[in-house]
Amino acid sequence: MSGAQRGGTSSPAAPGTLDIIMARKRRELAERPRLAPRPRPEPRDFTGALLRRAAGRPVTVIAEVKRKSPSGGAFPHSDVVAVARAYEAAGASAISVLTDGPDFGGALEDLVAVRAAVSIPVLRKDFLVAAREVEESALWGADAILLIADALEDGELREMLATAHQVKVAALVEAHTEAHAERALAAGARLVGINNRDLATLKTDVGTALRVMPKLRSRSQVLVAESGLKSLAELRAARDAGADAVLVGESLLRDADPGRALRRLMGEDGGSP
Ligand SMILES: O=C(O)c1ccccc1NCC(=O)[C@H](O)[C@H](O)COP(=O)(O)O
Repeated sequence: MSGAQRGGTSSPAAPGTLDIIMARKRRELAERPRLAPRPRPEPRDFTGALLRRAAGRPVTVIAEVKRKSPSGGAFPHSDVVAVARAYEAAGASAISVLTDGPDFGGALEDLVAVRAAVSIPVLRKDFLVAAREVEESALWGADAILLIADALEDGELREMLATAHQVKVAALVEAHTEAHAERALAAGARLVGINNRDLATLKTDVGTALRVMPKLRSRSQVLVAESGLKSLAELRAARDAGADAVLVGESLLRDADPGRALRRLMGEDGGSP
């Protein structure tokens, strides 16, 4: 789905960052053979983990590991396994692992290593474009995958969701706008993420999820507010707008101690939930 289609006009639009990444992903997939099968570890319950909120915390947290990002540049922690362990010790409910190499410095091997190092569910965060990658993600140990509604056609979304269901991997379907979130629900998504970051322009507005989530609450099993979250007040606002969980990376990864940063974010300083 191109930038022009996203804008709903017929005039040509310059491709945004997401369009450029998705075009690269489609090329890479067309050029590589199917990954060799491997024994799959027993899946962990991603949905259940996001819905089991500890007393005193406003929401559950999916804490993200990545070495760099297009909007944030390089992060000061290259050992993603050590960071994931620190997140788990601090009370993260799940870990999001960026497996894209060129833009995020990740690899599928990071997913395997992180999953072996923690006992909570692991989300494969990448820019998946085909059902075959959903199967591969499951074999490489993903308990959940991310699908980006803004970048996938309805048919692709449906097929990838059906495959996720078949191979028993949870699918978090992300959207930036209400219209794409409605497409996600119509395609059968039960776990919906609202990304505060516009992946075309990389502008982030933490009010985005607050505006969109109340319209989806009654029809989503799990609602996740994503990107740009930095404070306990923002987590409380996300909860009040209907979020079960938040997905947080950069504000934790900028801290010298990402585990401590996560505790602070969740209000482990004695504040009320
Ligand atoms: O973050 C980017 O620069 C980016 C660019 C292009 C596509 C996706 C991108 N990020 C994905 C995400 O939205 C975040 O990794 C995730 O939601 C965590 O956000 P943050 O807490 O702001 O690191």
